[in-house]
This record gives sequence, C-alpha cells and structure tokens, in this order.
Amino acid sequence: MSSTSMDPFILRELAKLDPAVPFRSSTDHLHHTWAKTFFSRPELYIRPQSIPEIQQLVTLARRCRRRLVTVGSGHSPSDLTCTSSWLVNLDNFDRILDIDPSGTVTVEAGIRLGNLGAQLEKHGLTLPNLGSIDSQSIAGVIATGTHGSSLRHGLLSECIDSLGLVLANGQFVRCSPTNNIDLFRAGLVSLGALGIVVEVTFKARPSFNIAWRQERYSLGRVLSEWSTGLWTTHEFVRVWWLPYEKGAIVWRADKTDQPLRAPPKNFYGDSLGYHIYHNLLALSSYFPRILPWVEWFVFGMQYGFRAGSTVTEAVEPAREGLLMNCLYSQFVNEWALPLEKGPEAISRLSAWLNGDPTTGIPFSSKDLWVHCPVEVRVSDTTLNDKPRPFLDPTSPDGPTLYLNATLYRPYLRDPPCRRRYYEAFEWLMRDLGAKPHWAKNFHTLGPQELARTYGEQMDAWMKVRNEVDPEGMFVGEWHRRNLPLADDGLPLLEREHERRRPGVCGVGDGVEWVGDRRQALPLAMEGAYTEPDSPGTATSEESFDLLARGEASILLEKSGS
Ligand SMILES: Cc1cc2nc3c(=O)[nH]c(=O)nc-3n(C[C@H](O)[C@H](O)[C@H](O)COP(=O)(O)OP(=O)(O)OC[C@H]3O[C@@H](n4cnc5c(N)ncnc54)[C@H](O)[C@@H]3O)c2cc1C
Ligand SMILES: O=C1O[C@H](CO)C(O)=C1O
Repeated sequence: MSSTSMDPFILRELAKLDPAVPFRSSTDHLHHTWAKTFFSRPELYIRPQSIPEIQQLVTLARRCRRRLVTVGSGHSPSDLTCTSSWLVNLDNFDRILDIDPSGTVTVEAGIRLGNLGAQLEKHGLTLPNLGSIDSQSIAGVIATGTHGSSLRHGLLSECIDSLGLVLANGQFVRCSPTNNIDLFRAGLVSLGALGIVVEVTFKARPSFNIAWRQERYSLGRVLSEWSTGLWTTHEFVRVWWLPYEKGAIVWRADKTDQPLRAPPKNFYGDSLGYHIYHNLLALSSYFPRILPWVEWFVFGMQYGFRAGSTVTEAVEPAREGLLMNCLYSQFVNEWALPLEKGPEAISRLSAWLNGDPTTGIPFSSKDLWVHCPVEVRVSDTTLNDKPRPFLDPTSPDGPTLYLNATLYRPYLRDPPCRRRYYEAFEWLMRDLGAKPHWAKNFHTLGPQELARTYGEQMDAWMKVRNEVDPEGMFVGEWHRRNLPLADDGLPLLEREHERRRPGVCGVGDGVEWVGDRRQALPLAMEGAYTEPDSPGTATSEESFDLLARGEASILLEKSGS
C-alpha cells in the first residue's frame, strides 16, 4: 500500500478496519481508455486480491463518502470508467475457482477473456462465442452487453449461469435465474452501477476449431443475399462495409474437424499495410476528400480490387480465429436494430454518404468524408431461454443487426468529420428504432429518451439499482447523462467538474475527465461522517449535503463528535 499522499481522513478510517485484510492502493495512477480518448486521475487506484479485501474497500469508501468505479481492461470507448474518486481494478482477482465435469466454470471476475481461453483450453473447453478481441475482463464484457457476430448466438453473456456481487453495504450476494432473478437481470448489463461483480459462473463448450473464408462482395450482392443466406449459411458471419467502394468484405466461419491451416502470409497486409493505412488516415485529416481513394487503395491492396478476386481461407482454434486486428485508436458508435431493417439502414446511409440529398437524413453530407469499414454484425438473443438483461439493446422478438460507425484517430488525433457524421448516423439509427451499444461513443440520446426506449425494462433496472446502491456509490456523470437517475437523492454520485488536456506527453487529442469529488473531499474532515444507522447521527444524505455546502461544523455538532 502506498500511503504517502493518502488523505489522513482515509488513513484514520482505514485504521479502524481489520489490519489483517490488505488494502492495496496507490495514489498516482493515470487511468485511460484503450483508445486513449479519455484519461482520469483517481484519488486511489485499488487492486484487491480477495473478496474480504473487496468488502473492506467498499466499507471504507462508504465511510469516506467516496464513489467507486470498477474498471476491467478499459476497453469501453466512452468516459464510463473515468473517475477522480476511487478506481478498483480486479486484474489480480482472476483465478479459475472451479470447473465441473459438465463444463460449468466459476471464475473470479477480473479474469481477461484471453487468459480465460488459454486456461480453459487445457481442460478441452472454450467460450461459445467471442467479439473482435479477447482483451476484456469477463465482468466488463457482461456489464456492457458485448456481442460477437452470429445468428446462432446472442450476447456473450448468454452463457452466464450466475453472478456474485459485493454491494454498497459490503455484502456478498449471488444471483441467477432462480435466485434473486431481478438482480441477475439487472446485473447482466449492469454498467458498473450495481456493485462490484466478483464471481461469474458460466457454461463453457468443448473447444473447437473454425474454418473461415473471407472475400470481397459488391454491396448489391450483400443486400440481395441479406434475407437469403448471407447471415444464415455459416455459424459466424461478419461484414465490413466499404461505403465509397459500394463493396464489402464478407467473413464467414463454421466449426470444423479439418486440420489447422494458418492464414496465408501477406507481406502487405501484415505490417506494411498497417502503417500505410495509418499514415493515409493521418494525411486525410488534412485532406479529407482523399478518403474514397484511400478506401479503394487500402482495401484493394488487402482484399483485392474486384468482388470475388481474392479469397482468403484458414482453419484456426475458435479462440484465435474469431478475433480480428482492430488497428488504431478509434471512436466507435454502434447501434442495435432489427435485422430486417438492415437493407434500408445501409441503403440510406450509403446514399447519404455518397451525396444523395433524398435520404431524409436532415444533415448535409457536403464535404464530409468518413473512414471505413462500417462494421455490420448480427446476433439472435431470442434463442436463449434464460431471462433477458433488463438493459439488453437487442431485438426481443427476432434477430438483431449491429451497425458500427468506426472513426479512427490516427496518431491519437481526432478526425475532422466526427460530429456531423455521428449526428447524422445517430439520427438515422433513432429513425429506425435502434438502440445504442452501451459501451460506445453515442451522444444524442439523453436519460428521458433512453428511459422511453427501454420502458418498463428501464424502470425495473432502476428499481434494482436504487435498492442495492441507494447512495449512488457506483454511479457518475456517464450514468447521469444516460439514465433516469434522481441525482439529488444520490449523495455519492460523482458529477463531472471539467474536461481538460491531460498535461502529459503523447496523448494526442485525449481528454482528461475531472470529477467533482475532489472539491468536496477536503471537507471530509476527521470524524465528520458516521454510518447513517448509528443512533443520533446525521443521515448519510444529510452528511454529504452539509459537507458539500461547507457546513461541516453543523455536522460535527449533530453527530456529537
Ligand atoms: C478494440 C475493441 C474491440 C471491441 N470489440 C467489441 C466487440 O466485438 N463487440 C462488442 O460488443 N464490444 C466490443 N468492444 C467493447 C468492449 O467489449 C466493451 O467495452 C467491454 O465492456 C470492455 O470490457 P472491459 O473489461 O474493458 O471493461 P471496462 O471498459 O473496463 O468497463 C466496462 C463497464 O464494466 C464495468 N465493470 C468492469 N468490471 C466490473 C466488475 N468487476 N464489477 C462491476 N462492474 C464492472 C465498468 O464499471 C464499466 O461500467 C470492443 C472495444 C474495443 C476497444
Ligand atoms: O468497439 C469495437 O471496436 C472494434 C472495431 O474496430 C469492434 O469490433 C468493436 O465492437
């Protein structure tokens, strides 16, 4: 534990807790998202290794009136994991606790999917499905509704049997479809706002290999095969749409017993192409109108210049073959909509990007040039007979399409077209009844519209949230911006104070998120807070109000200190 610059108030509260339980914290951590879009400097960065440590840090946070944020691998592209308060990371709480003969596995919730996959492999097991990467923690994947691309699978969390959480009162609780079902449904997309997920039990599958094949299609062919096999002839299918080329790269895979066969070595694609694309994207920030040419050149070099001209195939273990190289820092704006709306969504966006003024999208695309690919993926969450997450953005009554408008940030510099592109894209998505992926960079919805969109599901999620975290220990500005929280009743909710340049080298256009807890903290005087249930003391809400207004002396009197 580094305690050199820790607030003396925290040290005194810590001294009242069990000295045998370590408090592993540091005070100088600079947090950032994977894409280095957002940075923040938590007051404490805490890396517990056991459930008693997690329970203790929650108790300490409650007594010190601090917000807690749990971060997995920081791959959520938004400011969801930013805080100036206490940041908890479970990278050192990552063991496999149990594997039973039926393939039911229990893990500590900080485990990353890549590490989990490697360990499961030794037992002949694997996860049934993956997204584009396996760097995320299992808890992080569950918390945001992460998905892959397959009509034979739903969200990655569809294999989850039960969750164990430490709640704001320090209690450890388990939930599953048969025990605390509402907490389970809320916890399946928790957005970090319920408590700290510490244990995850899921059903693994016997490990399998996939045979994949990738080829270039025309957009016309993608749309004409949309309902006649594009998504259904293979178990895993994903499409990268090239909007100016009016083309697509279609990647499809099935389970196979064939022997492993590595993808062909490609001098251009492996390394040279990576750097060429990066530098062309950087150049396009100054000369955006070169982007259609960049799309033609880069994707032509990599995948062939004509539809059907180059086919790439391989056989790989699923836990490698399902992944892809996500290239560079990026903004991602991804929405879920009914699969049958795909042709309309793509045709309208394609027409708008290519200058057609009749799409009904009320923004001009004049002089606007965007990056590619637009990711086109699918899932079907109706196949899962377990209870749905309350905040599941996918279609409840049929297959789901995801459209992901990626904008790269070459050398960590923001591209010029983001605002208008994303406003238009989000307008179209809302027009088609789509819902945003919770982890990503959506902007134009607010709590009211999201509450309306989710209806009773949002009410049910909010009810659980307010019950398990009545003081708002696990929420901040991101939640306030997107969820119908009554923030005046949540004394620990962390408001945003400002955004500023991080003041360190090499962060490009990254932004430092600063929360308001820092302002309130110096007022957290010795003895100022007492647990709300102690007789004759101020309630926790009153305590925070008094502290926030600078009237701590009243509080001291009231609590009899
Ligand atoms: C390169 C890249 C590729 C991606 N590919 C895909 C994809 O294919 N499909 C897709 O759907 N998404 C994808 N994502 C998004 C990503 O899967 C999600 O953002 C996921 O939540 C990241 O997991 P994480 O461990 O990094 O969680 P973080 O981003 O660190 O946290 C996400 C949320 O989980 C909460 N959380 C984390 N751990 C806990 C815990 N123990 N208890 C309670 N709450 C917790 C956090 O508080 C936060 O609210 C991608 C992102 C990137 C950057
Ligand atoms: O968020 C995501 O980033 C990658 C695209 O580069 C991906 O597949 C996501 O999902």
